[in-house]
Amino acid sequence: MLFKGGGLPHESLALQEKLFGAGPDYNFMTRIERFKNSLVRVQHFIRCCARYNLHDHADKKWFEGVAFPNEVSVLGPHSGMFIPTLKEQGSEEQIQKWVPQAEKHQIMGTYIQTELGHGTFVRGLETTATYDPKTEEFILNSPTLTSIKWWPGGLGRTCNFGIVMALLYIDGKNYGMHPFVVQLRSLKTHEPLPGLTMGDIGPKFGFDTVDNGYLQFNHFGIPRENMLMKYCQVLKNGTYTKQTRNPKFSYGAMIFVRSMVVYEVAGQGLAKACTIAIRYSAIRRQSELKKSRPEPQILDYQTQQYKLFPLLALAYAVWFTGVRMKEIYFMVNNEIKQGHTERLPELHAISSGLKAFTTSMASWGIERCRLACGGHGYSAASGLPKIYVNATGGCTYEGENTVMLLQCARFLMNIYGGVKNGRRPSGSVNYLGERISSRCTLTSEFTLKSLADAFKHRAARMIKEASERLNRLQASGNDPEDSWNLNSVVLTKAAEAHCHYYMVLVFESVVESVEDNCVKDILRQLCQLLALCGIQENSGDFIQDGFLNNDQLELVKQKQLSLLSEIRPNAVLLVDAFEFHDVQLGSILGRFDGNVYENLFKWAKKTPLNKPEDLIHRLLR
Ligand SMILES: CC/C=C\C/C=C\C/C=C\C/C=C\C/C=C\C/C=C\C=C\C(=O)SCCNC(=O)CCNC(=O)[C@H](O)C(C)(C)COP(=O)(O)OP(=O)(O)OC[C@H]1O[C@@H](n2cnc3c(N)ncnc32)[C@H](O)[C@@H]1OP(=O)(O)O
Ligand SMILES: Cc1cc2nc3c(=O)[nH]c(=O)nc-3n(C[C@H](O)[C@H](O)[C@H](O)COP(=O)(O)OP(=O)(O)OC[C@H]3O[C@@H](n4cnc5c(N)ncnc54)[C@H](O)[C@@H]3O)c2cc1C
Repeated sequence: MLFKGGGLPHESLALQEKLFGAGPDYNFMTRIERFKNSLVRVQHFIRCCARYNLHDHADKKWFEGVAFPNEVSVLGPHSGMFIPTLKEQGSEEQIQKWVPQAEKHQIMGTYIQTELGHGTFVRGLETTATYDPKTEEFILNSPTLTSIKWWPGGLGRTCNFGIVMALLYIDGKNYGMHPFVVQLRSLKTHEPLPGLTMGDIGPKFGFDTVDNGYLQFNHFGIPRENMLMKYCQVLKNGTYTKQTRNPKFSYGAMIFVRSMVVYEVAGQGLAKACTIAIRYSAIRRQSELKKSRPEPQILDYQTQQYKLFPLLALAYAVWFTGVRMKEIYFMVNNEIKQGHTERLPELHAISSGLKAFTTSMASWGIERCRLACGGHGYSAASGLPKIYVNATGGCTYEGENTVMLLQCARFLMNIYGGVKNGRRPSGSVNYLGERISSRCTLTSEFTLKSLADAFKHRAARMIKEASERLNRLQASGNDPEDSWNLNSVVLTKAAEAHCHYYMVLVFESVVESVEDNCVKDILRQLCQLLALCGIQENSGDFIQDGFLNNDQLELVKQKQLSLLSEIRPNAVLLVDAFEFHDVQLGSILGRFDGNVYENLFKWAKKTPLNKPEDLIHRLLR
């Protein structure tokens, strides 16, 4: 109940749908079969939404978790980017026109921004939308090879609509990036409309169930009314008007998905991997601890605990941080809707930073879980490869992680500069205005407050140093841009330290809010382990300025090891508490009933390579 909240009824409804749990094994399908199978489930999901009256985004998400386990479907970009962008950036008329059709899936859309030559550098995108007042149309064009749109999910074969980000030109003047609603395919024949060259970009590392696509515009006209006009308008005669607004509003869809990815991708992905690896480690017996005694569960080896329990603690931390990130997103977005945009920079910074920090940590953690499962972890039957390839995409999409950390660092530098000039910071950066103790107060009690304070000190110091180094680089004659680049490794580390502190702080606040003493104690242990591992892994950051001394570091190491034994009796319960159904895990190693070996054998017998096949037989005969 700590995790699921109101989600359970929808999950059990979804689990009753035979089409979701059963069917061919994903691992035995070709890419085309995976894609087709996903489309069948998409259609069934849409029928279920109508049948069960699922309208609320959160309700649908619970349902999707069962319908599309550990994968993204073409509904992802549709419901996660196309509809939110229409709602956030469309005028009332535009919302009325397109949102109901999109919500009923009468039209299917995607978010078309990235190009062959540019993804990160949005201002460098080349697609043009030139207004022609005679026809009252925008003419979309791909002037170069590098301007071909590349990557949008669902563009290859599925979507008949998209929001295209393009440079607006009126009368030869460039007005910058704007969003346009574009019909891509005929609603009758599903063929691409004349003037568009489109298709799938080919096999990828993961995302087999999504047709990421390409799109080239050849002077393709769309009505004037198709530019999303909540914040800027182009009148019939070509006059451009805009409300006083932050030009970064048109990046809103990215902020939304980044904010969601922390929980949906990093939190869920790592929690599933930990569930699999910890359950399996309780089933797997190997070697001897003591002569002539039964082989122990591998979870009893301290080294196995040292691999997995810090990841378990991290999974809890990322999960809680993801929930907090969602809350912050909706809170600040509501403020923005009321015209209060003051917290947009902070929202951008924290969502960019946490998206990068948590997806990188989760991606690394999922791979460690796989390694901890030995040989069977390498089998697709473990479910871990699928979880990994889909989760690790989160390090790249919605802003490449290094670039996102640098965006977060940019905000931190602005805030720190402001503090130097007497401004008081607030929200997630209020600590930059505090006087921070220069000596660590950690004692063998390891209170959560003292641990969080250690991370606070580290973040504040690293931000200060990054800022001072930037100033020194400039003072020694480098221009601001070169100074930034020459300082960028230090800047990303400062951003990571900020996000790390934020995550520890969120975990601490969750522990403090728990009323049940038993649950509180167990969560406190996990929170301590998370923080202690963070200190040990980054010990240089904590001792560099004499904040932490050698004795304290030794205490950290001792406590970390004793926590492993303390957590051991509850480890399986702690992953069971995530309440993933077997269908959602897609793993033989992580089965709830623990019946691993029998099912591995059954599964191997079903693999297509064991079926009679003429060519293989002839080649081997
Ligand atoms: C898909 C959804 C699925 C389910 C539905 C439900 C919910 C979602 C749930 C979960 C998601 C789950 C799965 C996802 C599944 C699949 C993925 C699907 C889709 C993927 C889509 C994409 O990848 S879309 C393309 C994404 N592209 C990017 O992210 C590009 C990254 N680049 C940029 O954002 C920018 O170019 C930049 C920020 C790097 C630089 O911008 P630039 O204009 O050059 O700005 P600067 O000059 O650097 O800075 C100027 C100032 O503006 C500030 N700034 C920058 N960006 C923003 C912003 N977004 N908001 C506010 N402010 C911003 C910047 O900090 C500077 O401020 P100063 O004050 O310092 O001047
Ligand atoms: C699975 C998946 C789904 C996607 N879905 C969509 C979609 O639906 N719609 C869409 O429009 N796009 C989509 N994309 C594209 C995605 O948003 C971009 O790939 C992403 O934003 C990264 O941009 P890039 O590919 O240009 O990377 P690049 O910017 O080329 O990154 C390459 C390297 O350059 C470095 N780098 C780049 N700029 C800087 C800088 N300023 N400072 C320091 N280092 C830098 C990066 O850190 C990285 O190491 C998807 C991508 C993937 C993988």
